[in-house]
Amino acid sequence: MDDAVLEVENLTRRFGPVVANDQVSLRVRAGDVVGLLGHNGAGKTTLVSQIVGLLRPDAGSIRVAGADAVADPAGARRRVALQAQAQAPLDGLTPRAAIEIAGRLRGMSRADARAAARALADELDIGEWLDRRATPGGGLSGGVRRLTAFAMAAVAPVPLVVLDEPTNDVDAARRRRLWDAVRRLGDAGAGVLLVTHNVVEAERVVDELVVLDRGRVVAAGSPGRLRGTGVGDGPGDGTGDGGLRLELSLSPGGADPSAPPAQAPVPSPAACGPVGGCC
Ligand SMILES: Nc1ncnc2c1ncn2[C@@H]1O[C@H](COP(=O)(O)OP(=O)(O)OP(=O)(O)O)[C@@H](O)[C@H]1O
Repeated sequence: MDDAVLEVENLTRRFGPVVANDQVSLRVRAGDVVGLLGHNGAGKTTLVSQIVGLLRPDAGSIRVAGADAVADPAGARRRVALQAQAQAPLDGLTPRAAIEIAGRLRGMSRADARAAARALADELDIGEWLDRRATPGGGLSGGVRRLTAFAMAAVAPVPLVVLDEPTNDVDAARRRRLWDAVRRLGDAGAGVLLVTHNVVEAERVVDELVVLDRGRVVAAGSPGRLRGTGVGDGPGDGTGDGGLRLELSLSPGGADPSAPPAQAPVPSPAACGPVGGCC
């Protein structure tokens, strides 16, 4: 596919006896937001780590905007911005400095990085903390640290943006702003791979969903295509289960095409918190 900014083919990664990624294939095209869903331990972060060249696969291939992420991980890293699941080490920095440094490291001019940091702070509503210094164990809340890390990933244009649980610790109002910003990145032409447990909220901004289960892709397609035709189609459907149900009828490169269609609740209602969804 010509406009693919991420092409993962038959990726396999083991940790001893654990097959964390089992022949995973997926694509992200320029302008698309692809949500990567899956239970704890499904293999999402393992996949992300290989895409950004932090972990070598046992088998399979990864291309990031044309660069071979296995043979040339440094080349792939130049084409991708990552918001890691772990909190960014901000201690000693203000959000403004951290975002501007991230922009400068991506080749932005000082003036452009400064303007982009201000615009992102406004977009995410973190302006009141923009000049507050993060200190070990204090200074900035977990949510503001998370939003700052998102802004660091989003500040400069790159072909691929990978976001690993960007809404952790973020309040409901700022989550809405964050989702809008994720959509804006896609609309501006980036491919976005979005790892999230917050499937109900994320559904609003994703073009495609890919579902991992014990290292394997078990569903892939648009939310509309994956949504079951019966009850439980998401929030506000009156069934009270609050979860997107996915019809496991898959595209090529996804799950075993010989498997019979089945409905899988994602998330399991018991695992959901009071706000948003999870999986
Ligand atoms: N460094 C490691 N050493 C051994 N096992 C690992 C390592 N990293 C991951 N695993 C295992 O690989 C599997 C996939 O883990 P991974 O962190 O990729 O899952 P995940 O989908 O990101 O989970 P979560 O939603 O909890 O973040 C798990 O069984 C995990 O225990």
